[in-house]
Amino acid sequence: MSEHEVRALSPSEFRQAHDLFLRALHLPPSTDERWVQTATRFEQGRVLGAFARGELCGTARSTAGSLTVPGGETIGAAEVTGVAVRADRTRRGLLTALMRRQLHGARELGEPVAVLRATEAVIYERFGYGVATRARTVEIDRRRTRMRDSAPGGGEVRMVVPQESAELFDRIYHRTRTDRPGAVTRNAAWWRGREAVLGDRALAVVRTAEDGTDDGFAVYEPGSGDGLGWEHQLRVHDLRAASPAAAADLWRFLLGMDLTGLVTGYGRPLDEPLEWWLTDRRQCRTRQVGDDLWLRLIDVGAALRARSYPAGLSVALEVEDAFLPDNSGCYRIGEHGVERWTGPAQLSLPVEALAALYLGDQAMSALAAAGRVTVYEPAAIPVADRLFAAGQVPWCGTDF
Ligand SMILES: CC(=O)SCCNC(=O)CCNC(=O)[C@H](O)C(C)(C)COP(=O)(O)OP(=O)(O)OC[C@H]1O[C@@H](n2cnc3c(N)ncnc32)[C@H](O)[C@@H]1OP(=O)(O)O
Repeated sequence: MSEHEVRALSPSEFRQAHDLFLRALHLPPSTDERWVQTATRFEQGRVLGAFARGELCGTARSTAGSLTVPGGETIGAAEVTGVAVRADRTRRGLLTALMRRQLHGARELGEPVAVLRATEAVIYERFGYGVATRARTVEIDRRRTRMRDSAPGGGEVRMVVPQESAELFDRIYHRTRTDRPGAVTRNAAWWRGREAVLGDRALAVVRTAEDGTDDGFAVYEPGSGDGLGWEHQLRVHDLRAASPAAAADLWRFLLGMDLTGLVTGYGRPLDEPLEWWLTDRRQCRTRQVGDDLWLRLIDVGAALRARSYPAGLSVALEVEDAFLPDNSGCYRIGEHGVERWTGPAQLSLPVEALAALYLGDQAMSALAAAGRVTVYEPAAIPVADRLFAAGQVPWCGTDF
């Protein structure tokens, strides 16, 4: 370990770090044109490099973001991305050194949490991250079903040019992001980056409510069909709506598209009522339910204080945090606040399991059944179930 040095990179080193990341994902280095777009997402002081014998061998970066928590508040979040170690230098502790430096840096900046999207599920738990939201991939055979007449709707859907609509999408996104826990920041650099990834293959629509407010959008891409005719598949990359009626109108548009067979929606919220909207619910197939957002509580006390809790309940919870040991200890959590607690703990769990509870994705009883909780007082489990319940299914649905 002593031969590793981790430091913040200077802007002249950002492209090398990005190419190292692309290489680790088995992708070619960025072109000059692509780099111009990508560079805007590199924030000075937040791009780290790990050096071995003076050579850049690993990198991790973050952007100053935010996370919507139960109760609708948004809190500061380090949005972590670009994590990679050169293939000839893996399993020597470089990532561990980068993660340590990154989490301490975020704590110094007063960010109570860090979030990321993981390439592999085996990497981040050891650093205290847990799966805080999940999402599903759905596939609908539109030739065999349609939206029921009883599904909500009533708005207008119009096509827009995606490359010219980032500001409009952004306004709509901000209107929707406090509706449920788990949403993160999409800043101007994020929207530009998304345009760059999709290029001119992307198409988009905006939905306007009866009162004239734009309250939903979808970005989609026609893919190739089976090669035998004109029929194509439709990939829905992003669909955000401020109400069920807005979401239903957007899906009605997508499922009504001529010359289309399968319509696939990626990273959709688990409670989106597609099956209820369709005349044949079996034509909506869940292809995958997977982890969506990984969350790390960096300052456990501050993070717990930031979300809301239902009235009349409290639990004494012991948290174990081997990577950031200051967090370890007992917390009494209830509607009146969160305090360090010197009395006995009722339940004990590792910080990565607390991340799964924090936005309401998992219940304490489920984690206890999974063996992730030490139970000193069984009666505290149903209380904790109600205390952490968020009222809505959390969802992120944003790649960063
Ligand atoms: C948010 C994002 O950017 S997600 C992108 C993540 N990056 C990638 O997937 C790119 C390809 N992979 C890589 O670049 C590297 O393998 C990394 C960054 C995932 C890991 O870097 P390393 O320097 O090898 O990690 P490090 O040596 O610190 O490993 C720490 C521990 O995690 C384990 N570990 C790390 N990565 C993996 C993995 N992919 N699979 C299994 N175990 C792993 C190590 O075995 C080690 O375990 P130990 O402490 O019991 O010995």
